[in-house]
Amino acid sequence: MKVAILGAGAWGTALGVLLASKGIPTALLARRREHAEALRAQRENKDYLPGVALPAYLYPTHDPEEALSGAEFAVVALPSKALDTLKDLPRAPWYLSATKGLFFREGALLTPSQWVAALTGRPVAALSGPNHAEEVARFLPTASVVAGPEALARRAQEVFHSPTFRVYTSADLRGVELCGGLKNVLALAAGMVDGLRLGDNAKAALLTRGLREMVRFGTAQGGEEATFYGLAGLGDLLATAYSLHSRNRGAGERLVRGEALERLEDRGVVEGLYAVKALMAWRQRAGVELPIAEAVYRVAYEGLDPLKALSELMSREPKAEG
Ligand SMILES: NC(=O)c1ccc[n+]([C@@H]2O[C@H](COP(=O)([O-])OP(=O)(O)OC[C@H]3O[C@@H](n4cnc5c(N)ncnc54)[C@H](O)[C@@H]3O)[C@@H](O)[C@H]2O)c1
Ligand SMILES: O=P(O)(O)OC[C@H](O)CO
Repeated sequence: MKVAILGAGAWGTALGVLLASKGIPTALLARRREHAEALRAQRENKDYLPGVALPAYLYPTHDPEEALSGAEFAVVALPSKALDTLKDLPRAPWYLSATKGLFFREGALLTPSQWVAALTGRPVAALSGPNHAEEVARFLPTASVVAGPEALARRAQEVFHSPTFRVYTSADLRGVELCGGLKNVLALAAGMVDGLRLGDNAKAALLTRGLREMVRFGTAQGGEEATFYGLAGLGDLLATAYSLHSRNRGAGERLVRGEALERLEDRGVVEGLYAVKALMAWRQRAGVELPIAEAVYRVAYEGLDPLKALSELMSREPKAEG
């Protein structure tokens, strides 16, 4: 068997390292010819995942035909903003989305697997959890969830499960993917708390109320409550909001320290910046409350002073905790 990984950024490369180290022939599709050539020549992804050796079974290419030909399935490890490129690629029999994002399309809030299914017309499952590429690729232990149609989730579990990457299955595809989109917005907020040096109490309070926001919103959107307390939910929220690796947390910190919005992606994609836009567009239609996400949006896109955003959150009507 063979697997194709679409996207040679940090996450696509780490997943490729994981599979190839199990002896699974894995193609890694890079966007640019020069990048694929550099990966093959150097056996390292110096641009996106430096310091990790690429195993022999990992084959970087920029040729979509070559990557997808004979693949049992394709792993989508593209940033959400690049998913539309899938419609120009040859089709895989089915897809495993490793992208974490949210989309507002034609009046609906869509998850990456929904958008991949719309673009390709093929069945799609999703992989999500507390999984920083820098650690997964160095075989530090973690766990993850594959959600979706049972046969696909079981197969992905079998293919990815390893002594350092423990994979669970879930039938709650919507919930698992909402977790991945929402936690990035909260990680931006957590980074803002770090940047303002508001302290451990403030960060814990923010994340606890943020988790409540995820649960309330996510269950109203069709996710199951238990999913939000699982690996893709609380697990990934903690991993992202406390990590020095996280581009989302780091972007929040850099933003409140005065760095320009346009520069925040120079260390890799910051999905929360796109997810929060989709949430705000959707919220205007649905009329739901998302106070923390709204504060993140206003600080990032409307220049609201982050301390003013904080004081607005703190001065909301006092109420019971639930
Ligand atoms: N990095 C992680 O630890 C991690 C872990 C889990 C999930 N994810 C998710 O995986 C997805 C990819 O993240 P990443 O960390 O690999 O990103 P990255 O910033 O490291 O790399 C992005 C990759 O996408 C390519 N790309 C950018 N724009 C493109 C376009 N228009 N068309 C085609 N390719 C394009 C870049 O060339 C690069 O190879 C995101 O949704 C992210 O949330 C990342
Ligand atoms: O670097 P970030 O903020 O995109 O987070 C990466 C992963 O989603 C962590 O699980």
